[in-house]
Amino acid sequence: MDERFAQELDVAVKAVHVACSLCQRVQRRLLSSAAGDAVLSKDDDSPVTVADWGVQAIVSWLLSESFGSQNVSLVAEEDVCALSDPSSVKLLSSVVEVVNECLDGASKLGLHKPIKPLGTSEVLEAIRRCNANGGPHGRFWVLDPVDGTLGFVRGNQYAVALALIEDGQVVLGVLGCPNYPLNKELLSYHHQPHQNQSKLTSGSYDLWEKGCVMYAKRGSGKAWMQPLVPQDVQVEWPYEAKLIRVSSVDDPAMATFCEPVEKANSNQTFTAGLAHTVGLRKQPLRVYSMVKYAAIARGDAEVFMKFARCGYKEKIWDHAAGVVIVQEAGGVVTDAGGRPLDFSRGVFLEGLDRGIIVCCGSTLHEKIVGAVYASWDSSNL
Ligand SMILES: Nc1ncnc2c1ncn2[C@@H]1O[C@H](COP(=O)(O)OS(=O)(=O)O)[C@@H](OP(=O)(O)O)[C@H]1O
Ligand SMILES: [Mg+2]
Ligand SMILES: [Mg+2]
Ligand SMILES: [Mg+2]
Repeated sequence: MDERFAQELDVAVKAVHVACSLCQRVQRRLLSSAAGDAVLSKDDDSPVTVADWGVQAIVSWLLSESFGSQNVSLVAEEDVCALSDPSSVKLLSSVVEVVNECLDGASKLGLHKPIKPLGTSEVLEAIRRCNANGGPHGRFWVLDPVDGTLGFVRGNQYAVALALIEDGQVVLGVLGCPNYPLNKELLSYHHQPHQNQSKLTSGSYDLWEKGCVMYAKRGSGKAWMQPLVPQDVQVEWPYEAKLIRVSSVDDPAMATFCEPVEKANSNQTFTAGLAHTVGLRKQPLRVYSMVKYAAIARGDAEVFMKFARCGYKEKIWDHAAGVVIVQEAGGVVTDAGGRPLDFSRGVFLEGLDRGIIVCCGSTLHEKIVGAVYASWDSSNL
């Protein structure tokens, strides 16, 4: 058995479980009270929350504790600017509080926990440390603490995404999807998963009903899924996991394609044209976040397409974990020109040709790449 990255994968999976529990706590508070101050707008008008900073702090701290901070290089989405502003004292204390609450539970997974609660400066330092630039050489971690923050604040789908890159290749991917329903019919953004959350506290719910962590190691040919570790319950590790596999559907008429919910994030008119050209007949499944990659890896959908507006540069943390999980589950991920995504050129997916196409297999993939080729000139992207 290939033991490379075994320890890294073990720590990464556990850290994502802890991160998911943090998100669940924050999302519950956000949806149950008038915690309006818990959501801020960034310069590009996108939202950022206590959970985004909290997860970044927790994952950064856990990786540093496990491997030594001098050995951990991390590229992540959030910075501390807004958080260190004097006007953000309350926000910062909410982050520190939830980080400590959740780190307290880390020991039940066999992870280190702090001897005493982390102080404000330690939390800020953990967030600040995630400022590596990536690149073609050596190893670095990539973290999207909350992907689909918009879905998160709306009580819908979101993901925690952690990947390890070595010499430009994604070697590990871990995707925590706390609201992923077992029943795929509930995946669409029209459903409001939080409405069922009373079940989470009843103690008698089926662990597999909602929420999972998926993970894969490059070259293993396997991708795995496990239910979220329930809060306040001691679990045995290794924890139960199921193999997941992409769908075997290759007939476009039987296939479901997913895409971002927000029109601003992907050209839905163009994807509708592509769908029509290749014979994808079903309604698109619009889902927030990298849960779209999870849906392909798990066989709940066959195609994911994203065509961002011209000039937008995709970031590596929005894709790294999802790409390796889909590939190891048997799927294909390329840009719209059919080339692999390049994770070796810094924080952006430089050189990306137009858009991203993720498919359960090569038959559908070839049809879609062919359709992009045929219809690009007539589109107005
Ligand atoms: N203008 C524009 N175009 C394309 N993509 C953008 C754009 N702005 C942001 N982003 C990134 O999209 C991430 C969310 O993507 P989704 O696929 O979840 O989109 S959607 O929320 O379902 O519409 C989102 O990730 P998070 O910030 O982690 O939520 C962004 O990194
Ligand atoms: Mg993101
Ligand atoms: Mg994010
Ligand atoms: Mg964001």
